[in-house]
Amino acid sequence: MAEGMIAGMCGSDSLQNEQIFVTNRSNAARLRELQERYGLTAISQSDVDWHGMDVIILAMKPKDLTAALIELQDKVQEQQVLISVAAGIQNEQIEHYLPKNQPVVRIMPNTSSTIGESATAIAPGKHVSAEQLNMVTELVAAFGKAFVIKEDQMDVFTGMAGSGPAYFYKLMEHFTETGVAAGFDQDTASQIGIQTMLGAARMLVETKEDPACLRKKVTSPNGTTAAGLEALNDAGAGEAMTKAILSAAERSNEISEDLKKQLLTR
Ligand SMILES: NC(=O)C1=CN([C@@H]2O[C@H](COP(=O)(O)OP(=O)(O)OC[C@H]3O[C@@H](n4cnc5c(N)ncnc54)[C@H](O)[C@@H]3O)[C@@H](O)[C@H]2O)C=CC1
Ligand SMILES: O=C(O)[C@@H]1CCC=N1
Repeated sequence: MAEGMIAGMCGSDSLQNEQIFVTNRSNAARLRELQERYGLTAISQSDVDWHGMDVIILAMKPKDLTAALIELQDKVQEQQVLISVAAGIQNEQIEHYLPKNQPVVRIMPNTSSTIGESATAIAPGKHVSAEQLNMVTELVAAFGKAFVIKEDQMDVFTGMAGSGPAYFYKLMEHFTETGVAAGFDQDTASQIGIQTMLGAARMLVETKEDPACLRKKVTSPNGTTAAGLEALNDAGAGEAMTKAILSAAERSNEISEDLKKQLLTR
């Protein structure tokens, strides 16, 4: 996810690549690779000048976040904004490990940030000023569309947009497999699927019509689409999408509940 955000930020005009510093725990080869690929500054953790950063983005797995916060506790500056991308970890849980009043913002990007097309949620913690929220919103807009939401909407946003690209990729896998089974070669079947999905998405963006209205325009009475939609309906496709979003949201909630239990048992 970190590289996805880096690629989006480096591809946008709103930031200079030299303004971006990247570090990791110990993988020097990976840092060299990122520096060469994006022209940013990649440095080992012991060499980071933490004081010089306006914003620190934490992009490790939820299970590694606590250790990282403990490491940062005595390095962060009062006005630095800490951004976490960790699914399921609440602002309050992050603030718990940091100096009093530290500004913390939780965001939920998706991997389409790589091409500047993420749908990213932003939920500010309680010590974030309006100016800091604006700054984070601008930063996030460098890799896609930003949505400032309430923190209690974060689990469902994660189910919709954080995990969302995977649902569409999964659908595309089935779409392509079906084309291949019917006789197209892999590449042709894949291109048919990509163009169909891209065209449908761009129709939504450019015509601004709602999906039900566009769907009806494709569907001739007693025609092919009606037969296809009936099969989708019979197979429970709509219900499956709702279940996918809600299951991912539930998992996001579980992650924060697990952390709460760990904190209580300490
Ligand atoms: N993969 C996705 O589509 C999305 C992921 N996220 C969130 O992004 C975070 C990262 O996910 P992925 O990129 O998929 O995982 P990943 O495992 O590919 O990357 C995490 C990286 O963090 C590094 N790391 C761990 N502790 C560190 C520390 N103390 N300092 C520096 N680096 C450290 C690990 O070595 C690893 O390279 C997770 O919290 C996840 O919930 C959020 C939105 C979408
Ligand atoms: O699967 C995950 O947990 C992460 C968070 C959202 C997308 N990927």
